[in-house]
Amino acid sequence: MTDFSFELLGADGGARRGRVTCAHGVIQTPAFMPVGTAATVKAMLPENVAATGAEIILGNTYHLMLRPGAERIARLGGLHAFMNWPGPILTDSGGYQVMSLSELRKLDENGVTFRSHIDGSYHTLTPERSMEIQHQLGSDITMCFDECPPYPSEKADVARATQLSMRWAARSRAAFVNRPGYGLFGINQGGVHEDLREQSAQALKEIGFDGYAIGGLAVGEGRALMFSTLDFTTLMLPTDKPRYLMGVGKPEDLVGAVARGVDMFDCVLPTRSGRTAQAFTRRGPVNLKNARHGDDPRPLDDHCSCPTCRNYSRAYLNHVVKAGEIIAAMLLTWHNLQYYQDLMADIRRAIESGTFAAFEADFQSQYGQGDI
Ligand SMILES: O=c1[nH]cnc2cc3nc(NCCN4CCOCC4)[nH]c3cc12
Ligand SMILES: [Zn+2]
Repeated sequence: MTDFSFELLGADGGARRGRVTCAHGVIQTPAFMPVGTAATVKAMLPENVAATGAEIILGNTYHLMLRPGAERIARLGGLHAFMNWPGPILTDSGGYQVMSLSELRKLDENGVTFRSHIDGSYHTLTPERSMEIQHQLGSDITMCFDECPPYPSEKADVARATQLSMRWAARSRAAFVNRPGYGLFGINQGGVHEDLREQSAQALKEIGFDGYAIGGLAVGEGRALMFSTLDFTTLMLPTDKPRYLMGVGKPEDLVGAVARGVDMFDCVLPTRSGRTAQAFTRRGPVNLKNARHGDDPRPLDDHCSCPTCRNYSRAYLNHVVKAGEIIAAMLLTWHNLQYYQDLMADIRRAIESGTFAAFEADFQSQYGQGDI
C-alpha cells in the first residue's frame, strides 16, 4: 500500500497545483469535495458524482454516528462499501456539526456531550471517540476533533477555543490509527487574529500532520475578512502539505482562496442549491423558479457538458421545479456539481499554464454579469 502523500506539482503566484495520493486513489488539487452527509451525495448516484469529475467526497461523522452508527457501518465493510463510493473519502470530526445541529449539553476539556437531533439520545464526542469513529468508517482523510468559535467572538474566547483545539489536536494525533495510505489533518484555528493563527500553526507543525485545514472561517465573517485572514494564514502552514479550507464555498470564494494558497475545499452549496432551484453558471447563479425561464428553450449553460445542459431546456427545468418533481433536484444537483468540478479543472489548467491571474480576472468579469 502506498503511503499518504502530497506532491506540489507547480505554482502560479499564490495558487498551487498538486496531487494527493491516499488509499482509495489520487486527488488532483486544487480540488472541490462534494458533501455526502448521510452516506449519500443527496439526489446523486455515486457513479454520477464520479462522472462530474469529483475524485473525493466528504462524509459527516456527526450524522453517521447517530444514524446508522459507525459500528454498524464497520460491520458492513466500511463507508466506501456501504455507500458504493470506491474513491477517497474525507470525514469531518463531528465537532462543528455538534455545535450547529445538536441540542448542545456541555463542552469541557474532555469533549462534548450532546443530545441527538434525531431521537434525543445522549452522546459524547471526544478526540479519541472521533478518531475511533472515523477509523471505523474507513476514511482516507481523518480530521482532528476541534472547537470552531462562532463569529463574532471576543478575542479571549477565540484564544480559549484555539488553545483547547490544539490540546485536542495532540489527543487526536495520539489516538489516530496510523496505516499506510490514510492521513490525519490538523485544523488551524485563531479566528481573524494573526497572532492566534500563528500560535495555532506552530502548535500543529510541532505535532505534525499529513495536511493542514483552515478552520474558524466561513462562519459569517464575510469574504473580505476571510480573504484577509487567508492572506497571512496560508503562509504559516507547511508548503509541502495540502491546505484545506473548511466549508468553502461560493465560486468566487474558491477562486480567491486558490489565489491565496488553498488546495482543497468542501461545501454543501452546489448540492443544497440543486434542491432549492438555484443553478450555478459561468455568468453567476440562476434561480429556475423565476417565471422568465418558462418559455426559454436554451440550456442552462451552453458551455456545460452535463446531462442537464445537453438534454433539457430552462423551460423544462422551470416546469419541474414549480411542479416539485424529484427530477428537478437530480438535474440541478448534477449540473451544479459539474459546474464546480469544471471550475476546479479550469483552475488547475490555468495554474499549469501560468495564466491563473488572467483566469481570475476573466472569471470575475464574467461571473458578476448576472444571467443572460
Ligand atoms: O473550524 C472548523 N472546524 C471543523 N469544521 C468546520 C466546518 C466549517 N464549515 C464552515 N462553513 C460552512 C458554511 N456553509 C456555507 C453554505 O451553507 C451552509 C454553511 N466553517 C467551518 C469551520 C470548521
Ligand atoms: Zn450543466
